Order: sequence, then structure tokens, then C-alpha cells
Amino acid sequence: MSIGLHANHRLPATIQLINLFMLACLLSWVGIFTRPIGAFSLFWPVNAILLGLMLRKPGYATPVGWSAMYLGMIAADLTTGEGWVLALWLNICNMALIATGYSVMLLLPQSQRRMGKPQAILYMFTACLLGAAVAATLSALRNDNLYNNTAMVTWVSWFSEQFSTNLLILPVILAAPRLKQLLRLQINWQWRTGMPLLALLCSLAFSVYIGGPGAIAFPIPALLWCAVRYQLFTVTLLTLLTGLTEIISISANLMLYETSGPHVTVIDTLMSARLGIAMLVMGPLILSSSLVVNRKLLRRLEHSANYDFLTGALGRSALTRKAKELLEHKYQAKEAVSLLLIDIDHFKLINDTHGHVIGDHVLSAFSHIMRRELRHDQLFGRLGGEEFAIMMPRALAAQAMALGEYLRRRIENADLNPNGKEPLRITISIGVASLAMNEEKSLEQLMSMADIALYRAKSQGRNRVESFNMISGSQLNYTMFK
Ligand SMILES: Nc1nc2c(ncn2[C@@H]2O[C@H](COP(=O)(O)OP(=O)(O)OP(=O)(O)O)[C@@H](O)[C@H]2O)c(=O)[nH]1
Repeated sequence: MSIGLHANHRLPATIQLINLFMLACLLSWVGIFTRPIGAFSLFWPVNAILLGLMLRKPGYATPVGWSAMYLGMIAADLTTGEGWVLALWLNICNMALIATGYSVMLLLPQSQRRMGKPQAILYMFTACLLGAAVAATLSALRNDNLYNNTAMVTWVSWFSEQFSTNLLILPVILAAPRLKQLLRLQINWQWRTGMPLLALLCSLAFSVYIGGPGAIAFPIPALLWCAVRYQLFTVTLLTLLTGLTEIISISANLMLYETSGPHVTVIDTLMSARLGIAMLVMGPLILSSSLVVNRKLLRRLEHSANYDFLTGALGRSALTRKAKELLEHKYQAKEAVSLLLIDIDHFKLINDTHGHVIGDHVLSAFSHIMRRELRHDQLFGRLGGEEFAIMMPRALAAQAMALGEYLRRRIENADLNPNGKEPLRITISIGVASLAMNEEKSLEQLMSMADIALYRAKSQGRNRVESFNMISGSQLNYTMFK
């Protein structure tokens, strides 16, 4: 086992250690300064954040990393006037929570630790539950020296606070997008997008206003609506917002809980409410992560329905559908459009000489080059075998010919040999057909025109581009398609 931090991180190991130490210290300070004097912490986010960090950056989870974290927490306690013994013991409880949670989450494959599957939420629930139970047990063992409470009250208080806090914060950290993804994020805001959020804020305000034991459940429908409409990370932020608002409202006695009766005290109410809040965020989180799985599956299904498996180009039916939509748009916008039919020359010879596997590779490498050269609005698809097509919006015959000629040369000069020994070159023949701005033809007619041009390119010796519109005598052919 490595005792240093892993070398694959960009920052040097010592700087990472100092970072970890400082982070643990800083987070503990925040927790200490927001803790009412002589009382249990209302909200102790340190453990959840550090646990999340360890899971997101496994390189930190080394004996040295764990020690830096522990020392950072102790430093925070000592610099705020805590005694040595207490500082050591309290932070053993904190570290025990992080280590227990970490061990449970390690049972999940790394790819699932970012909450993208419902079972990851269940593992996280177990991690928070066991982690809080272990920490609460350790703190209750030294109860006499720490708090003026019975061991049971100390246990329940630690457990309920840590269980709920971790369950609210950990999903945010695990589901947070990486900085690169965050910068690429495009927010497509419409007034309807904000409705679930508005409903959540209203139901939260309503639950604080009405109060009573049932009020913590008021935001559930709005949270479920948010889970259906928003991304998982947004849902984790909203469950955190909901939980925090309710915990703070209850502790400030804003939600008018019943506190009379022989066994009921304010701290009992808060403990019970915390556990309830922890349970209620599970539903929206599980729904949201199930939808992540569904969306991924749908995207995969859509992709395999629309794209050719071997070449990554559009499949024939998707190409036809999109080309028809493009023609429809052309008629309305009165724009030109061109179609290029492309056929690899003597492809049978490649199969016969090099075998089918190399043939497949050539098809895929050819398609890769084409996709890299074409713009996003130009449709590229495989019609079948070694025949492909490009639909060019807003392009007259001359522009389509120029593109065809460029692609022909690009392919002619490319080496498609996967083994990199002998160069393997191919050539292509291209037939172009174009429709001017006010011309109307069906896709089938446009295809037939391009096919005539392609036939001519083949019969004139291959490795060339021919345009139906420029073929001498095409006026004669052209009448066929009027
Ligand atoms: N490796 C591989 N070969 C394919 C695939 N689809 C079709 N082919 C082969 O492509 C070849 C096409 O041959 P032909 O239609 O005679 O055309 P060609 O040899 O390219 O000749 P010209 O088009 O006249 O230049 C056939 O041998 C098919 O078996 C595929 O997915 N993979």
C-alpha cells in the first residue's frame, strides 16, 4: 500500500497534504464558530465534505492523507481553546465516521460513486447511517467528560445530527460536476423551467408558516417534481436547501412544534425532525438517479437507432428523415440545397486483398475523416455498403462541387492502414445534385439526380466529382425530374 499521495495528481504531494490539512482545519473552524456555546453542533458539515473529497479524489485516501486530515481537525480545536484530550477524542469520532462511510462506499464500483444509479443512493444512505452510528457510539463512550447529558441523549444527538447532515451534503459533493463540465454547461432558461423550484420555495414557506410535526413533509411533492425536471446535481442542492431550511426553522422554533408533555424536550423534537428530514430526501434522490439511468439508456437507444454502428455516420433511415426535414425547411426558407452521393472505388478489391476486418476499418476510418471535415449542419450518412451521402444546406452546385473536390483529395491522400506499415489508400467517386432557391423536388428525385452524376463519375474513370446540374445534356435528364 502506498503511504504517500498518488503521483497522478497535478499538484505536488506536499502541497496536497498542506491543502488537506488546511481544508480540514478551515471547515472545522466554520463548524466551531457556528456552534452555540456549550451545545451540540446544529450543523457539522466537516465530515461530509471530507468524506466526499476522499471519494472524489481517491489519491488523498492514503495513511498520510488521513493523518493530515486528522491533524487539521485537531489544530482547529486547539486554536479555538479546546483541551488536548478532548480535541484528540472528538476528532477520533469524526475520523471514525469518515472512515466508516468511506469503507461502505468502497463496496461500490468507482464509476457508480457519483450517484448516477439508485443503488448508489442506497449505499450512501448506509454509509451515512453506519458512519453516524459509529461516531455517536464513540462520543457516548466518553459522555461523562464531554457533555452533561445521559449517554443515550449524547448518542441520539450525535447520530441524528451527523446522519442528516451527511445525507444532505454528501450527495451534493458526489454529484457535483467537474469544473470543465460546469464551464461547458448551457442553461436553457424558460419560465416553465423555474416552476418546480417556485413550487418548492412556496411549499417550504408554507411548511414553516403552518408548522407542526407534519410540516416537514410538505415539500415532498415539489421535490419530486424537481427530481423529474432537473439534473441530479441540482436536485441534491435543492434537497440540501430544503433540509437546512427545515432544520434551522425547527431549531429556531419557527415551525411551532409541540414541546409540552412529560418526555418531550426541544432537543428531542430537533433530533426526531432531523431523522425525518434525512428520510424524506431519499425519495427525490432515488427518483433523480433512476432518471439519470433512464436518460442514459434512452440516449444510447436513440444513438443506436440513428447511427450506423460501424462508421458512426447517420444510418439510412435517420439520414432520410433528417434530409426530408431539411428539404421541408429549404422550401419554406427558399434556400438552395445540395446532395452528394459518395461511393468508395473498387472497395470489393480491398476486401479481397486485405480481408473483411481491414475493409471494416477502412469504412470506419473513411467515415471518421468525413465527419471531422464536415460542418455540424451538413448531414452525413451511410446508405449501405460503401455508399455514403452528404446533404448540404444553403449550398448551390458550385459550392457542393468545391466541397466534393476537397473531400475527394483529402481521402486520396489519407493513409488508412491501421497497422501503419504499407500505406493503404482509397479513392472515392462523388455525384452531386443541387436545387436552386426556388426549385422544389422530392428527396427521391434529388437522390436519382445525384445517382446519375455518380454513375457518370464511375464511368468516366472513378476518383472524380460530377454534378448532375453540369452534365452536358442534363437538361434532357432533368426533364425526368420536373
Ligand atoms: N468489409 C466490409 N465490406 C462491405 C461492407 N458492406 C459492403 N461491403 C462490401 O463492399 C463491396 C462493394 O462492392 P461493389 O458494389 O462491387 O463495388 P466496388 O468494388 O466498390 O466497385 P465500384 O463501386 O464499381 O468502384 C462488396 O464486396 C461488399 O461485400 C461492410 O460493412 N464491411
